[in-house]
Amino acid sequence: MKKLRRTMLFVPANNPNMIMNAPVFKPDCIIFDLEDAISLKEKDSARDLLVEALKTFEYCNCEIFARVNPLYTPFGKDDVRELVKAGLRNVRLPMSETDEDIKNLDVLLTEIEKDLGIDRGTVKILGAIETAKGVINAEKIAVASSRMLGISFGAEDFTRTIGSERSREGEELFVARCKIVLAAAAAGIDAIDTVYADIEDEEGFEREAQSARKLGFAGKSVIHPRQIGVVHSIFTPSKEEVYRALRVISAIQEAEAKGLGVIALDGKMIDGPIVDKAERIVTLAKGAGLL
Ligand SMILES: CC(C)(COP(=O)(O)OP(=O)(O)OC[C@H]1O[C@@H](n2cnc3c(N)ncnc32)[C@H](O)[C@@H]1OP(=O)(O)O)[C@@H](O)C(=O)NCCC(=O)NCCSC(=O)C[C@@](O)(CC(=O)O)C(=O)O
Ligand SMILES: [Mg+2]
Repeated sequence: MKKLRRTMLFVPANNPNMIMNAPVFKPDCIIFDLEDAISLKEKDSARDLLVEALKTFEYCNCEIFARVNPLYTPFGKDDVRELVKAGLRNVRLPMSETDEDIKNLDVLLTEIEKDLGIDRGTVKILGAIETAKGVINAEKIAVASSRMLGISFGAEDFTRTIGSERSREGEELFVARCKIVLAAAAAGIDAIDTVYADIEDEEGFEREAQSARKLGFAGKSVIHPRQIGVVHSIFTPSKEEVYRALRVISAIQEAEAKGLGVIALDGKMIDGPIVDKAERIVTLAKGAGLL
């Protein structure tokens, strides 16, 4: 069954309380962060804490990621090595700017998998695109390795690299968002939208999440438990959508039995792409436990 990645909750890896409590809030995914949420002084101790947490806790219903430091920093390679040894199976690579960045991680993972005696390709990659160069190269990044399960957008760093400020309306992000969604869709992987830093601005957050779903993102990175419910309700098909999708599928099955490929349902045309979209709604509904 398709894994739902509606929410990816960032959890600073130096915070034992948050590390322990994160699954209680039921995000689809948790990203333990060793990059920007961790100061230089704490990079090693946060990694040690996360290694212990991965060995100790069962995060049964959440997909676990770690955002490691970029491989060109003094911490990145050790982050990957130690965490994979401790059981990590999904690496979020920040500052993915070129296909080379992904390929370098792929090579390192292959080495580690060999050392650990686990199958090549076990560890997956989510490439975080958060610079102008990364956005330009999104298509190549998305297909740089068979390990790719998705690409994500990081708007705070992105606006820094284009010399802009992040606005509430987000016009400055529109082109990058579209490019990331297209690159992911063409590669057959998930696109994950960026975080919204103002945890008090519920209205702005909801509007941004709505817009991300419309653009084609599979989900959104979040920084606070309060943001999870909002994203889940937006990225989970409504009862009406599911009901309509089931009717579309049933109507086309009846039509096909009569040798028809296109029909009308409630005055609207139903053909191949519309059926595919209905099937996607049903898949999402099943993933969310609605069916
Ligand atoms: C913002 C704040 C400090 C507020 O904390 P506060 O404690 O004031 O919040 P409160 O409301 O008091 O919390 C109530 C209760 O919830 C618990 N609780 C809160 N947050 C929780 C959580 N995340 N996980 C589990 N538990 C949590 C808390 O422990 C408390 O539990 P308890 O004490 O038991 O009652 C906190 O949320 C937080 O640290 N967030 C994550 C920040 C982070 O990781 N940033 C880096 C990633 S973005 C980035 O880097 C940009 C990017 O790279 C993005 C890209 O690439 O995508 C780009 O470029 O755009
Ligand atoms: Mg960033």
